[in-house]
Amino acid sequence: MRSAAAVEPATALASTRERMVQLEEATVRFPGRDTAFLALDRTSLAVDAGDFVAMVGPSGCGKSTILKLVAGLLRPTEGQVFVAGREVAARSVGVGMAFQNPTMLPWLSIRQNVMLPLKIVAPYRASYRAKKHTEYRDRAEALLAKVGLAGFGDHKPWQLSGGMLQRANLCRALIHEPKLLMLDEPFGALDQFTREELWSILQALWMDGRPTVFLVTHDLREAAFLATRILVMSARPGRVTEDRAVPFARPRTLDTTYEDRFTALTHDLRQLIAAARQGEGARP
Ligand SMILES: Nc1ncnc2c1ncn2[C@@H]1O[C@H](COP(=O)(O)OP(=O)(O)OP(=O)(O)O)[C@@H](O)[C@H]1O
Repeated sequence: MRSAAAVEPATALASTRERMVQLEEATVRFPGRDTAFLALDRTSLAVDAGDFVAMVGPSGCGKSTILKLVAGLLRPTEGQVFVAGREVAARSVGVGMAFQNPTMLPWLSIRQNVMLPLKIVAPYRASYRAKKHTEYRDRAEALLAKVGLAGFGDHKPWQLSGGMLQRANLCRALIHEPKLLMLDEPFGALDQFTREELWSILQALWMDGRPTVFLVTHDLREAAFLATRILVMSARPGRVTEDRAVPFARPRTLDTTYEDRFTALTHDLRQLIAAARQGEGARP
């Protein structure tokens, strides 16, 4: 794991790191009954490898739509989306995903659920049969131990609490060491204490492997705790109206969240989103 001092703020590294994600004037229209529904309007953004980006904004502004564009689940109606320098449809970068509801397969053990991406994703799937009882099992156990689930690998999903399931969900999203991790309100259904525990766990996992992370959240403290950059979006049709670097040293702790500069940041974000909800956002 990197030491706190080794993790520089996003701005200091920006010039030396590979560009991982780029949206160029990406527009998304969904077919409507009479006219097309404009969900995302000419959105451009660039994210460097290893950034932890949080996206915040009013409900329905297009945050999940951006996630789906980057993950290749959706194509832009206009504009382009690049991942690791290639247009998304042609990309070969591994993507990990976690959503609000950890959809574990109930008939499989937690370990088998965590190992699923290894069974499905190239290049692991070619060697899955040979390694599932040795190397891959060890890898799953090591990850489960990191998130505090040592000894729970043989349990079935229904035997775990919501917070434990979300820990296992993070393991499953990371088991194949993806370069990109897409998180759509992963802790939204959890109580505040469990959520805060998971912030620290996710921070440690990110500092370990340093994937590029996109996190969609409505929790501004969560965004400020975890992210290196926070993108604020306008009300629908969404555009990025604010791009804030978050320079707090790592590892951040709950004490960080009581510092003046932390509360000042979350207060600023709240005001920006309130203005966007009233249609008074800082749109260019
Ligand atoms: N497949 C679809 N067909 C039609 N409209 C859609 C589709 N997917 C999303 N939308 C609409 O596009 C807009 C943006 O949706 P998106 O899910 O990206 O918003 P969001 O910012 O993530 O919202 P929330 O914060 O409430 O989760 C919304 O108005 C949504 O209803």
